[in-house]
Amino acid sequence: MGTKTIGLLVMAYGTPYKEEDIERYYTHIRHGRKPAEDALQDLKDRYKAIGGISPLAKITEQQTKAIEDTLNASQDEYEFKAYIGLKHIEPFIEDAVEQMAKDGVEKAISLVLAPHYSTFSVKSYNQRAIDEAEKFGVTSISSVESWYDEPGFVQFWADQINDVYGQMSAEEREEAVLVVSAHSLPEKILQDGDPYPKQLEETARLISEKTGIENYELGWQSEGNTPDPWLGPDVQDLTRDLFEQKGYRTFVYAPVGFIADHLEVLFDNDYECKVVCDEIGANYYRPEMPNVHPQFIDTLANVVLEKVRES
Ligand SMILES: CC1=C(CCC(=O)O)c2cc3nc(cc4[nH]c(cc5[nH]c(cc1n2)c(C)c5CCC(=O)O)c(CCC(=O)O)c4C)C(CCC(=O)O)=C3C
Ligand SMILES: [Fe+2]
Repeated sequence: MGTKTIGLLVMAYGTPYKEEDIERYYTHIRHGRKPAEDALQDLKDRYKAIGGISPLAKITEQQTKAIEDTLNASQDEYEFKAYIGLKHIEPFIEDAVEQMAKDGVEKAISLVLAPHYSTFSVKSYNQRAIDEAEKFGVTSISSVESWYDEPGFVQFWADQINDVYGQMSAEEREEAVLVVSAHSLPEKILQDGDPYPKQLEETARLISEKTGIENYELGWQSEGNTPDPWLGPDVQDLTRDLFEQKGYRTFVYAPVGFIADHLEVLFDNDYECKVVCDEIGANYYRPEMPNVHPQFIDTLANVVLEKVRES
């Protein structure tokens, strides 16, 4: 029995590789409209504040390689060949799909490196992949839609959160709240019954169940700079409200909608939320992100393998 080659299309948001990429990257996010000078400068400043450029590009590459290696080491029915496809910078999703077709890959699984399904993110990534694949007529793609409730993913966060609570003094722990968050999206997604908020709620509930932490709250972060209303409460406002109204003095931020150290975590949590905590005199904690943690990588490899077997 020979091994069957399966394409593994790993999709992620993408990030500038160097400072000069920031403008075209931001323009792509804005559907081809150049950002205003002050908005561009603001984004450049945020990247500068986290060390010049985001570590995300390297982490996405490491995660992809780790998932591919784990899959190939764990079974010998299939040989997985990984391709990275990004939403807002090269290699774009379309570049990856074209390469798969050129390589003669007939069957592929697509996986978005974001746990919660939304029409804005996961649906649009997968749609771009499938539309492009249809142009070549070589590769059939089955898409993983979400993995926010995978036991290994929940366990990963429970372990990191338990580590953090373990470092606290008894007094800190007594006045602590866990803020479970994801990237905000425009409120209009709710009109079509988008499951995104419910899925975040479920991730939080599962983490609470596994850690036994009952004091937790849902929050949204990193909302975009547009006139639409965005899902709230924003984590910064939430921090102030919880401090004032519920008396919490220790804040533990778990941005479970993200899976790597990048701008939204290193700046929006580690800088912006920390500023609020410092201002009100509260303690700030943020558990480690999944990155290439083996428990996390094994979970994603398993999700892919299950998808291959059912499709
Ligand atoms: C749902 C979601 C995720 C999570 C799911 C997923 O990963 O897909 C995510 C992740 C990320 N978002 C990122 C960066 C940015 N997102 C922006 C703007 C926007 N994000 C949106 C949504 C999301 N974004 C939306 C609706 C906008 C408004 C414009 C639009 O309608 O599309 C802007 C513009 C400036 C600003 O608003 O800050 C930037 C720079 C980075 C890279 C960080 C790095 O480089 O380290 C990552 C991982
Ligand atoms: Fe974003």
